[in-house]
Amino acid sequence: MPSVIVLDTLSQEGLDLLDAAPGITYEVRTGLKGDDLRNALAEFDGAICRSGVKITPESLEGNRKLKAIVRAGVGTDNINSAAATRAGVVVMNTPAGNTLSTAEHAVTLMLALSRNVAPAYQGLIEGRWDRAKYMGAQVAGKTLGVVGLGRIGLAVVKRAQALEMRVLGYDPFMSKEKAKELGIEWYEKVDDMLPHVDYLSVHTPLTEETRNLIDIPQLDRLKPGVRLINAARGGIYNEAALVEGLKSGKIGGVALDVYAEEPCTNSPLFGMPGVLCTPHLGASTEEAQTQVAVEAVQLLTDFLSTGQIKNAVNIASLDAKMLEQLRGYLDVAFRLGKLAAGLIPSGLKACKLTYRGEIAGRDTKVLTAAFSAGLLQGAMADDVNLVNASLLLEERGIKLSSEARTDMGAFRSAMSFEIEGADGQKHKATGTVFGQSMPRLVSLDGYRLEAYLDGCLLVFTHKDVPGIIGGVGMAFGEHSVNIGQMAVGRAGDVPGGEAVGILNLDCEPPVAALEAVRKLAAISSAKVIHLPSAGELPAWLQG
Ligand SMILES: NC(=O)C1=CN([C@@H]2O[C@H](COP(=O)(O)OP(=O)(O)OC[C@H]3O[C@@H](n4cnc5c(N)ncnc54)[C@H](O)[C@@H]3O)[C@@H](O)[C@H]2O)C=CC1
Ligand SMILES: O=C(O)C(=O)COP(=O)(O)O
Repeated sequence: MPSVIVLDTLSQEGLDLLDAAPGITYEVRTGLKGDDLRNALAEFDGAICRSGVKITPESLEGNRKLKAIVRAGVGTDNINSAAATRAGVVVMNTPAGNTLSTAEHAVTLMLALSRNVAPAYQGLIEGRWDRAKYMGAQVAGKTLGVVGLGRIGLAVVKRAQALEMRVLGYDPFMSKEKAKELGIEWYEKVDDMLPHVDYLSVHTPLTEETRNLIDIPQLDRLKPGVRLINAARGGIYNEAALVEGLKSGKIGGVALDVYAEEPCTNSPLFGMPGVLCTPHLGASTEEAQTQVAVEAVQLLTDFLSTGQIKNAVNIASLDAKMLEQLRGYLDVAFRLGKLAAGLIPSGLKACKLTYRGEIAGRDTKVLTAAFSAGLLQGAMADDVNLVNASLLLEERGIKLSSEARTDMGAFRSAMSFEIEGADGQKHKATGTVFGQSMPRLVSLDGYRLEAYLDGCLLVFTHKDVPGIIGGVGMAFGEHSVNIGQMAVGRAGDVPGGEAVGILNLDCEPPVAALEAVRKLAAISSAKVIHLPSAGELPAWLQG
């Protein structure tokens, strides 16, 4: 029965949904870190968190059980995504649930900062009636610069326009035309926008490009008295530069909801005149929390029960419909990967995949990941799945390329591999699905055949002369190895040439039986390759 750990405070509606999820158990354990966190994560199949817990590479060390982490919110920067990918753990988020609440918080900070709401109330608490001291600024008619025109940025733009502000914007992924359509004056460079704004609000993730977006050098470019707001991520404004700018009078006000280090209870900014701070409250409304919690639980329970992947940040999405459509081919891709690994068990150098026909028009990336998982599974101590297969392959220096051709070959859909070993050995094979879920090998090393892609295979090359099948059958019969299925393929229609044969054996053949087969005069090679049995799906494809 899949189990879930809830690592940060989650709204009751989310917990109720977990309670009601059939076949899923859960525990709430908040405030975990270090060894406690690592040990806890190793006990569960799925985890849900907010921004509180920090999931580091150490938190995932040795974890063989966890399959997914869902962030009930937007930013996944508290989860080490590279480590999660390495461990084969899907990381998903709920991108839209807290958009409006966070935008409202940014606007709240802008207005409250402009009208000195916090210090004026503090004055009242302390018995002062400071009307003259707290002269404010009206926002109508002022210019707001927005950096990051995504979900929250655009919601802020809309609200600022309703407040009759002029809005300038910068986002490398927003076109000038689209910005114009939205009533935003578009800037190609953020630095060019800075001298024109009375207010600046940032709504980007923290990246190498956005870190220290406002630092000491930028202070000179800012309009004197500018008010800066950050309800996105700490570090976008350099906190020391903010202190500097406030002290010099260059900056008129700073409102922060987020900090370079969180939790942050001690900052030189706290208590400075013109500063308004909240403890990461952007998404803290009943509405936002209900929505992100419900969405997070749905994402995780769908994933754990059907394999559906949505809003993942470290793997392509795989929705229920696509999963259903691709399940047969994901299975073939995985089996072909295992076949390839059996044909060249060590020293694989390069691999080329070709998708042909209808399947070429679908998400072939996920099929490539399934093939890679098959290729590596068994060779690796780590569990290999769709999330980490491509990375593990790359780490091993195996070159993988793929091509998709929508023109149909002999089959409506087919997938082929060509592999090359370090010793120059080459193999190629094509697989397809008969019906909905019958994986078949339809060519091997240029020989056409029709073989079952399951169970224990004996792959042998031989001269296409009479008596081969009888000889192999005798050798196995003497060792009580039953042959379940058999397929032979030859290059052309003329007998006497080279041919390939595939037997599906009902059990592992003893060494002596294999030796007997290899001794047959017309047989040039014979090897055993293990594939999953008929109908057996890898864990990540079950549902
Ligand atoms: N304070 C809080 O409680 C909350 C904070 N956030 C934070 O707000 C931020 C924005 O969230 P969303 O709008 O939902 O994300 P989003 O992905 O919809 O938008 C981000 C935008 O930033 C843009 N961008 C990326 N790099 C940029 C750069 N170098 N310069 C300018 N723009 C750049 C992207 O093109 C995108 O349009 C995230 O960092 C998120 O973690 C989100 C929710 C709550
Ligand atoms: O969604 C985000 O990115 C947030 O920053 C909200 O964080 P929280 O869920 O309130 O810890």
